[in-house]
Amino acid sequence: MQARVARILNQVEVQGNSLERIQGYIGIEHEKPATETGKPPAYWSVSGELRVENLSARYSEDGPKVLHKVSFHIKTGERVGFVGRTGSGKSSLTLSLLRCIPTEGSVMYDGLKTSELNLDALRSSITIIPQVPELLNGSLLANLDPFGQYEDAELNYALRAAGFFALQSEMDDGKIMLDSSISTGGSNLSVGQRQIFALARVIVRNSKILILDEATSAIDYKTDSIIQNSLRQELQGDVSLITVAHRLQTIMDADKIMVLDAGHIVEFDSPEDNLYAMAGAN
Ligand SMILES: Nc1ncnc2c1ncn2[C@@H]1O[C@H](COP(=O)(O)OP(=O)(O)OP(=O)(O)O)[C@@H](O)[C@H]1O
Repeated sequence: MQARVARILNQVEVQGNSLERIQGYIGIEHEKPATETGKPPAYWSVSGELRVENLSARYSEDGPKVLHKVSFHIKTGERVGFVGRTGSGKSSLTLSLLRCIPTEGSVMYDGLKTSELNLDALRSSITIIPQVPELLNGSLLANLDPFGQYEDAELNYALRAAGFFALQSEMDDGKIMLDSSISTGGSNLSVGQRQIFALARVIVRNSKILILDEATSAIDYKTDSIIQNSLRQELQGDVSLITVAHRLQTIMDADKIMVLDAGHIVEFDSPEDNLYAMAGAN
């Protein structure tokens, strides 16, 4: 009897915590919904050019600045590595490019100020692949194309091009199909598979700027070489690639390396000219 009461009390506490969390989410200040104003012209998003001028950022309106007037230019199709010690501002810079944190200064993407752009348009044109991409519960297809905008052939092509089918071992007796089911968060896929899957999304969406937060420890050699090959072969020409890099090997391939330190750019140059970067990569 006592054990039963204890169990019920425990359940009440757990459910109470869930309620509290839900209430917390409801209370979070929402981003302004996307509006008709700020819709880019039809010809927009044809290139991956990015021009940043005097960009400063902080995590809250009254918090300390974590980026200090950084300026740089990334040309269409360039491959750039961001390096720097922990806390130097690499992630903050990527978040600023997508207007995820408060900023001052200007970010021009393909000739338009991102501050005046519709958030939907901005975030469907610049894609971030985080270190551990989250997937939704449901089929692979629903994750890749939640609004049913693409043909199966296009989706299959993107998955193949990203190298997803090259890693067929962990689901459905070794065969991954568009209707294979994904557990919450993507837990039945390896981190590497999730990054490759996210890459397929970039290919489907035809994003012109890709920001890849390199996942180092969780990815084995085979998966890493599949990712690197897909990046090299599939995202050529007009797709600009920013890699938040943690290894020398990745940035040696880049056209330019940006070294950040305490929210400032201390170098922005080719790998050959950027000896400081070699010391700064962590
Ligand atoms: N959510 C946050 N709220 C407040 N400050 C933050 C937050 N995230 C990062 N910061 C601060 O912003 C500064 C830059 O951190 P950032 O995460 O951009 O560095 P990073 O170079 O990406 O580091 P890492 O390599 O560890 O990911 C640090 O001083 C950090 O403490």
